[in-house]
Parts: sequence; structure tokens; C-alpha cells
Amino acid sequence: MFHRTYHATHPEMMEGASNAALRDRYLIDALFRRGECVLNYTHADRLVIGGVLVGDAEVRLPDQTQPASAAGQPFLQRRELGIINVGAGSGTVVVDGEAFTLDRLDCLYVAMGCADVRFAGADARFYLVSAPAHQRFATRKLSIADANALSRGSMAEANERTIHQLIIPGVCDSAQLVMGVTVLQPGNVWNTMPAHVHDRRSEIYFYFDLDQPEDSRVIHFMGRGDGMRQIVIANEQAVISPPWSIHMGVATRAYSFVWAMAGENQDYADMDAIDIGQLA
Ligand SMILES: O=C[C@H](O)[C@@H](O)CC(=O)C(=O)O
Repeated sequence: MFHRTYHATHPEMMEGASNAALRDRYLIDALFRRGECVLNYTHADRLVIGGVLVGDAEVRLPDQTQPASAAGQPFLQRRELGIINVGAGSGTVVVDGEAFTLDRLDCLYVAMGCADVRFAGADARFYLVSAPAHQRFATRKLSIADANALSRGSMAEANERTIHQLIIPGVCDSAQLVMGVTVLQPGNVWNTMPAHVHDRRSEIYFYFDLDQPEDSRVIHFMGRGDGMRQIVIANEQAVISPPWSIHMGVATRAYSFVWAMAGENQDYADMDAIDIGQLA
């Protein structure tokens, strides 16, 4: 049921890895295929990263097919799900018969235990991140206006941006998933500078709304702060950040990205910043 499974990696596996190997281990591509629910599994905190592009008919979140002992069980039996519509048009997500309309950048938190999740709306692009859960919270729709908005950066540093925290304690309860959208102001290109790591959580970045996508790319940096590597990322691709890795990027034009974390805590501020002078 998974398009790809990404295995956990050791920091030393970065040294000497070719660019192709880095892309193979960390880059998630082809999330949107019309009429399909594309799901990728990573052993980094067992996150599932997916995309839904609805075709002629509605698309259903599949039941589990593997391992055999789980076959036929709902995908969210022991998981929770965050959905953000990154498409131009609105769409609908129906959760156990209850319909939620998601306009552009609206978010839906879907609780553990929900059995039937269906997607509709040909102009919507649903980006999905799911994490294991141990407790059922309320299914909730959040608009970007509901987010805890943090204004960060400056024009002088080319990183003026707003961090919209959507699924996070205080805004929307969840078992471990923490998720939001960061939007860069036009003319700004750096995210997450200075860089940081959080050894107790893994993180996924999904870059979207890259201005002039055919001719623009994000240069995403990863690895230990003193052993940085880069992955060149196109619009609507995602990248896995293991807990030991920095995750920051610069692009040739403005863009937005969805960030999602899971792990041992949900404390957004529990991160170790790395001074710019220590990067190497
Ligand atoms: O752990 C937090 C994540 O890396 C992001 O929220 C950072 C971010 O959006 C930014 O600074 O631009």
C-alpha cells in the first residue's frame, strides 16, 4: 500500500553518499497522481507522507494491507492524520460520514480510530502526514486564520516569513503530530535560518507554491551542522529530516512549505539552534 518505504539512516551514512543516494534516501517525489492516494512510509518516527489528487471519482484513504495481521484494518486504527489543501481550489474530506470543506491552505486533523476517509474536489491537492497515535482526540478543521502565527526573519536576512502553527498544543490537540505552514514574503528565500536540530523529533518538509516552478528550485540543506549536504528540490516535493539532521533551505524564488514533526514530545521550542558560524 506504500509507494515507497524509507529506512532510518545513520549520520555517518551522509559522508561519501552520492547526491543520487541522498535523493533516494530522503527525497519524496510524485505525491500527486490523479485518482490516487499516494502514501510513503518512513521509519523516521514512522511517519507516513502522502498526497491525494482527486480524479473523476472520489478517492478513499486505503485500509491497511500489510502486514497480513493488519490487513483490512482502517489506516487510522492506531494513527492520526493531518491534511492540508495546497491546491488552487477547494475540496471536501468526508470522515466517517461528516463532510469538511477545505479551501486553500485549510487543514484537517483526523483523529485516531476514524474508519472511512474520502476525498473529493478536482482542483484540490491534499497533502497528508500521519503519525502513530495512542489516544483519540477530536477531528477538527482549522483554517490558516486559526493558526498560531509567528512572524520571523527580516528583509535584510532574506528570510521574512510567517510560521503558521496549526496542529500544535494550544491550537489543536493531537497525540504526537505537530504540523504547520510557513509562508515566505516575496523576495525572501531562506527558511529556518539559523538552523536547528531536535533529537527527539523527526521532521518532514514539503515545499510548494514555489514561484515559477519550472525554472525555480529549493536548495535544501541537511546532515549534521558541521557536515552539511544539500538536496535540490522541485516544487511539491518533500524531504525527510532524521532527528540528527538540520533542515533548512534557500530557493531561487519565494515559496511556502508544510512542516510536520513527530516524536517524543510536542514542544516546538525544544530545539538546539546552531550558530551560523558553526555551519560547515
Ligand atoms: O521545527 C520547526 C520547523 O523546522 C519549522 O517550523 C521552521 C520554520 O518553519 C521556519 O523557521 O521557517
